Amino acid sequence: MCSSTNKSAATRVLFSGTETGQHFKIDSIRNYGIQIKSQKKKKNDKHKVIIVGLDNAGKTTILYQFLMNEVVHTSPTIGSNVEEIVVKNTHFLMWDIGGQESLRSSWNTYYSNTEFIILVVDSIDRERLAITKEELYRMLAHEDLRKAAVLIFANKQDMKGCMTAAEISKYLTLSSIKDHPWHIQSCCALTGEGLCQGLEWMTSRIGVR
Ligand SMILES: Nc1nc2c(ncn2[C@@H]2O[C@H](COP(=O)(O)OP(=O)(O)OP(=O)(O)O)[C@@H](O)[C@H]2O)c(=O)[nH]1
Ligand SMILES: [Mg+2]
Repeated sequence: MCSSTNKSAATRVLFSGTETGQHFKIDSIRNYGIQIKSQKKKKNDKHKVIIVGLDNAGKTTILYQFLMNEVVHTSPTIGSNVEEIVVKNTHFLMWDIGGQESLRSSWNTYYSNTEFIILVVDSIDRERLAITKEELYRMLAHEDLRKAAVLIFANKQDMKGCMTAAEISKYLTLSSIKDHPWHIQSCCALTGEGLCQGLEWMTSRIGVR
């Protein structure tokens, strides 16, 4: 998915601080077990990421696209999935958390030491964008997420009539967020389109603060 260096100019402007034309690759501990084993990262060398968003947004689909470059069959997540994703020697420990209403009150049990929040939005689900907004601002106000950077994926861009990333950004009033670095990226988890750009933004943030 991310091994290609052929990014269009239009795509390049969506993220900042990353070199264009550089070889970009995602490995997974499953696919490259031996290589990773020899590198044996300490827990502290891994960057903790939480993947949140309402149920059916596509969080689990995104996690396994990152890991395997494949669309997996999902069912609603009860609790969480955790996987290690390696991007250009940067190790991310990604927690995909179930988004059903009854589970949202326990999202905060995952917050400590989180460096990145990936908020996944179902771009066709206009009715529930207000709930996503509430959840976003609740998270940003939480002490444990004070230092976290936020990547918003405007997912399901393949759906006819979906909201664009710009519309979602406006609705979520992202430009008002001054105390967390943020970035919005349109994507389609089924094809993988846009996912690499999101990861590149995350890697570009490492070491910035
Ligand atoms: N059309 C389309 N469908 C998608 C896309 N991403 C995910 N889906 C579908 O959306 C449904 C829900 O995806 P999940 O990844 O299970 O959603 P989730 O956010 O993990 O949901 P919870 O675990 O309940 O919080 C599945 O049928 C996916 O195949 C996308 O980009 N486009
Ligand atoms: Mg899920």
